[in-house]
Amino acid sequence: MLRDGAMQGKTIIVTGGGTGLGKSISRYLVQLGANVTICSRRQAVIDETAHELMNEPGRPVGAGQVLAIACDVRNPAEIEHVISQTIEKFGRIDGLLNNSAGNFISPTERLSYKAFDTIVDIVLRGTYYFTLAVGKYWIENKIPGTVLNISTTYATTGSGYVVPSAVAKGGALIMTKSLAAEWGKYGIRLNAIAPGPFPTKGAWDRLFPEPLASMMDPTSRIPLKRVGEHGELANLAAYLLSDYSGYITGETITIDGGEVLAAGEFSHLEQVSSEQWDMIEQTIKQANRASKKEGQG
Ligand SMILES: CCCCCCC/C=C/C(=O)SCCNC(=O)CCNC(=O)[C@H](O)C(C)(C)COP(=O)(O)OP(=O)(O)OC[C@H]1O[C@@H](n2cnc3c(N)ncnc32)[C@H](O)[C@@H]1OP(=O)(O)O
Ligand SMILES: NC(=O)C1=CN([C@@H]2O[C@H](COP(=O)(O)OP(=O)(O)OC[C@H]3O[C@@H](n4cnc5c(N)ncnc54)[C@H](OP(=O)(O)O)[C@@H]3O)[C@@H](O)[C@H]2O)C=CC1
Repeated sequence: MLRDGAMQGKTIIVTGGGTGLGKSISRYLVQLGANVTICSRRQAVIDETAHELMNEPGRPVGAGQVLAIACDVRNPAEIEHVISQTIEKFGRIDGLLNNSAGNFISPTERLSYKAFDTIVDIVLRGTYYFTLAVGKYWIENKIPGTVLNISTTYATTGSGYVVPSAVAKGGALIMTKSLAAEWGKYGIRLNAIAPGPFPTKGAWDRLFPEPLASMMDPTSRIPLKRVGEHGELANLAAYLLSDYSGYITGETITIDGGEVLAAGEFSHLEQVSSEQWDMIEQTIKQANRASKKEGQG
């Protein structure tokens, strides 16, 4: 979507950049010329991704560099290490993509206290820790940085069976708005993306294990009748991390093929045939006529 070189001179940190959506967004940012630090717990995974992104066939002239540094986002010391290594290698940091997450599907009453803590610590605490650390660096160095948080649509609607994730993503979303209000005076912007279903191994293994996968078709509730493509999300993420979105802050953009609209009470009537609609129309018109007559009488 953005022109070649649109992110040249920018350095972005992507948490969870070794797999799934974080990897796809990192690939696009690098193609657009950004230097990208990818981090997550498994060094071997991020090393492999960094190697792949640096050696892609058709890598554009002017594509950015990739640095891979292991980091558990629950650990402030490891976050500070990522920040100092990134500054040492690339000279500065312009953007932070909080994309790391943990999740699993389960009835809430089956969860232990630790299960809740595990998810909330990664998603909410990790997002806050990283944002705070990078934000302090930006304020101290007068850099107008940009944070983009990967949320979910159920962060605002709520959802059963993923309660720790919903609670944590909801908290991160309100942090996005709150800090956008507070840090706007430093030129720091914070936004979020709420994706619907985008196939990744990480999400599908934990949210659609068998027999759920055979029981559920994730596309059936989606007005556009398909799942998302990684390129569609990467386009939006790059835009929100770029200067082109310079007057947008505190905003959450939903990208879900219209899935959240399923809440509309009458949105699921595709199964009603044309003949049935004829019948329904006649019935309603008959009822209208009857009530008019009653009014006259
Ligand atoms: C319609 C389609 C919509 C699709 C999109 C919806 C939105 C998607 C949002 C996402 O976030 S997808 C991202 C998915 N990716 C990941 O989760 C990757 C990272 N995850 C992990 O590394 C692990 O899953 C984890 C979150 C760290 C948990 O791993 P693990 O089980 O190894 O951790 P432990 O420390 O051993 O366990 C902690 C605690 O949690 C309990 N637990 C784990 N799994 C379950 C489960 N399925 N059901 C109930 N409880 C579970 C586990 O028993 C531990 O508790 P204790 O037993 O020790 O008390
Ligand atoms: N796929 C989808 O349909 C949707 C995804 N999302 C969101 O998109 C984002 C990416 O998810 P997706 O690509 O699908 O799944 P992945 O499992 O591929 O991504 C999760 C990433 O988080 C990293 N991670 C987990 N725990 C930690 C930790 N403690 N510290 C640092 N990194 C950690 C993982 O790496 P490692 O294990 O090496 O630490 C992994 O790279 C998440 O925020 C998710 O909630 C939202 C809605 C829909």
